[in-house]
Amino acid sequence: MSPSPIPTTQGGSTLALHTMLASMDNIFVELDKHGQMLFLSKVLVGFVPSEVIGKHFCTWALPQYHAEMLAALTYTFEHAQVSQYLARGYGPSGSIRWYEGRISPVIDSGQVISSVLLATDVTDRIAAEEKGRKQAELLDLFYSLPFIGMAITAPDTKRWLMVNDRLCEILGYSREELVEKSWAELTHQDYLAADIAEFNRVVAGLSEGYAMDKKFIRKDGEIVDATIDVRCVRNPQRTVDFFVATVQDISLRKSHEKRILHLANHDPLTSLPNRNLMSSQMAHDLQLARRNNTLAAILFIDLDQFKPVNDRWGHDAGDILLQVVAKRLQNCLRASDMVARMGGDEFVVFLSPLEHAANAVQVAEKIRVSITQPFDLGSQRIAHLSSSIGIAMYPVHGEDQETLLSHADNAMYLAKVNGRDRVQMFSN
Ligand SMILES: Nc1nc2c(ncn2[C@@H]2O[C@H](COP(=O)(O)OP(=O)(O)OP(=O)(O)O)[C@@H](O)[C@H]2O)c(=O)[nH]1
Repeated sequence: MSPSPIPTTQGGSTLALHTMLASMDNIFVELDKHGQMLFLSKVLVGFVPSEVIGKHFCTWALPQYHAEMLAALTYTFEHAQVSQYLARGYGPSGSIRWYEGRISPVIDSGQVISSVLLATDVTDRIAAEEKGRKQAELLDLFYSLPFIGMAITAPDTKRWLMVNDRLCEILGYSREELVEKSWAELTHQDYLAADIAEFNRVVAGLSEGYAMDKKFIRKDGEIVDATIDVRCVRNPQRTVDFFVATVQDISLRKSHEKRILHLANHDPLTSLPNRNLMSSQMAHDLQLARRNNTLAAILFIDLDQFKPVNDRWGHDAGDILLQVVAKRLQNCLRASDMVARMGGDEFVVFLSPLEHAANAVQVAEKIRVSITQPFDLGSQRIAHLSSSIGIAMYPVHGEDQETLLSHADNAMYLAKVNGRDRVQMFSN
């Protein structure tokens, strides 16, 4: 079958038009209403024209697309309108390619007499779209990870450009609210300078990212402990296009750490600092006293006749009494002083700084008197106790804590020997 003429514009020639069509990347095909090819703008690789003309236009498409292609053709003939389809078919050298077909009606005297199919090889476009879709899906998947907050932020404004649900949950904001804010706005004051310094190093090209523990302020005003890992995405000019950050809520870990630290440094019964904490605090305060040339005092306190409380009412009653003693001791002190439970019914008070040695005796007396007040242990159990208190002064009785503690202990022992319920200053 010979190619049928395509209507030409005025002044053009059919030959020129055919040459023009053949020179284009797209393939133009004239089809009759059954889908038979009447004209082809260029010969498909591997075929001679006589093999192609007169064949059905679905011949080069995979069978699963035939119905859609025929429906498009029928539509164009029945409605005299353009139709489109997308199908996979055989391309040059037998490879399978994607083709987008656009079928336009050829109208003469109001009748659709044939149609022109413009077939465009869209394989590369579809592959690019598919790649983009897969990347978007992966990004979505990545963003929906339930455990890690994620964000993309801007290098100039520090604004959150993209945030995932988990980050919204960590910070207590909706996605819409969060993208209106910058990470700097939500960073706790104490961590802002360090975070911005690291951020500026990346912007200046001195590093590619950083990780740090910091605190954010949630929408409800609560502080949230977080660990962040920030990486940058640079453009070919090496300036930063974006920052990518992961944010993990470590509040639970921090509170466990705090609890463990508290347990390591405090007496579980009274919650007072234990020997460990007292020792490090005392080392620090003695250093200060040395530098500032001030006085300090250690009071060693041991309850008198505590054992009979346990013996009479049981260990639990003794525990209650020790807790009350802890409260009374705290009430006798200033904020800068410290009291620790050394074990059993022994407590140590560290007073620093002190103006006069007499102040240490005054505090010790106050403590002694407070312990002589009756202890209401519940269930009509009222205990009456006293205490023996030894005092050692820094620097006259010793310059290091071991010596001072030992001297205060000796003075306390002397108070016991001398009849209990008394304050005894260490003396050489
Ligand atoms: N309830 C209770 N008792 C404790 C605890 N730790 C130690 N004790 C008891 O406290 C008592 C301390 O002994 P002592 O200091 O010799 O007893 P005391 O009767 O005060 O003797 P003096 O100091 O000589 O007056 C012992 O009976 C211990 O079993 C505790 O955590 N809870």
